[in-house]
Amino acid sequence: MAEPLLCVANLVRRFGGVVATDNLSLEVARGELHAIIGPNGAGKTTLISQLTGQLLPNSGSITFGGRDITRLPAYRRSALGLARSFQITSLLPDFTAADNVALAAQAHDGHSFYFWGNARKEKHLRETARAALARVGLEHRADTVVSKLSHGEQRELELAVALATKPQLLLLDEPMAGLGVSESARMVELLKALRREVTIVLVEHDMDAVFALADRITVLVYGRVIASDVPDAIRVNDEVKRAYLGEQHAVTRHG
Ligand SMILES: Nc1ncnc2c1ncn2[C@@H]1O[C@H](COP(=O)(O)OP(=O)(O)OP(=O)(O)O)[C@@H](O)[C@H]1O
Repeated sequence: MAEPLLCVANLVRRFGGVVATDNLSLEVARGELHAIIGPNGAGKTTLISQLTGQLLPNSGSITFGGRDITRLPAYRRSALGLARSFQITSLLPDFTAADNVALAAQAHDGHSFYFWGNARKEKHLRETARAALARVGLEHRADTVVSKLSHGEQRELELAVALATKPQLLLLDEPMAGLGVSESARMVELLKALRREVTIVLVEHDMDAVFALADRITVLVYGRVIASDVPDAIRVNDEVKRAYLGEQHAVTRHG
């Protein structure tokens, strides 16, 4: 089997007496969309924060592209091709959609905001921004300021901002949160297209979206992996059904 893009081994993270990540091991293959699900407080966001470097584990290791990144600061991980979107991204509300993406591309190139005046005119940044906006279907909103975009469009823009850094692995933390039915459907279609281009780890409570998108699903409960398998196996896994996919979480089948 090819070497996984991401390998998490025996990761532990405690907050006082709470073990938010409990000896967690996980592999993400190149090209897959790997969903992470679990009840509130299962440790999903804590795991993502350790993958990006916002939070350091107490023990265990994280390997990305064959390299041990466990103690690497967030900006170095970003330079290696790890990008996070949602829940933490702050768009600049008075800037246009294109400016927001160009800024992200510029920051990733290693320049400071100080040079933004020049960067705004820089052709390759403009082109990177246009290309990223086109990938999320927002090219027609390039010159619109963020505060005038709908909530769903802002979510799509956040995705474009992450894509502008040309990630190898995209970490998405609840991209459907707060979206209406039609906006969610658009986001699912968008992620279906993107998954062909970039490896994705998706944390999401919307089970319809998860089962429509995932190649594999890892289920966390109290910081522990209780199952990691293809969607059809997760759907019928008794422990998963007991712990999470109970009656209140009706799981529908998507073609
Ligand atoms: N900064 C923190 N300080 C103390 N405890 C924390 C902190 N962050 C998370 N926790 C605890 O760690 C556990 C896991 O939380 P986490 O937010 O990672 O879960 P989650 O699966 O993302 O939940 P949700 O689905 O509600 O977003 C919870 O018990 C939470 O209270």
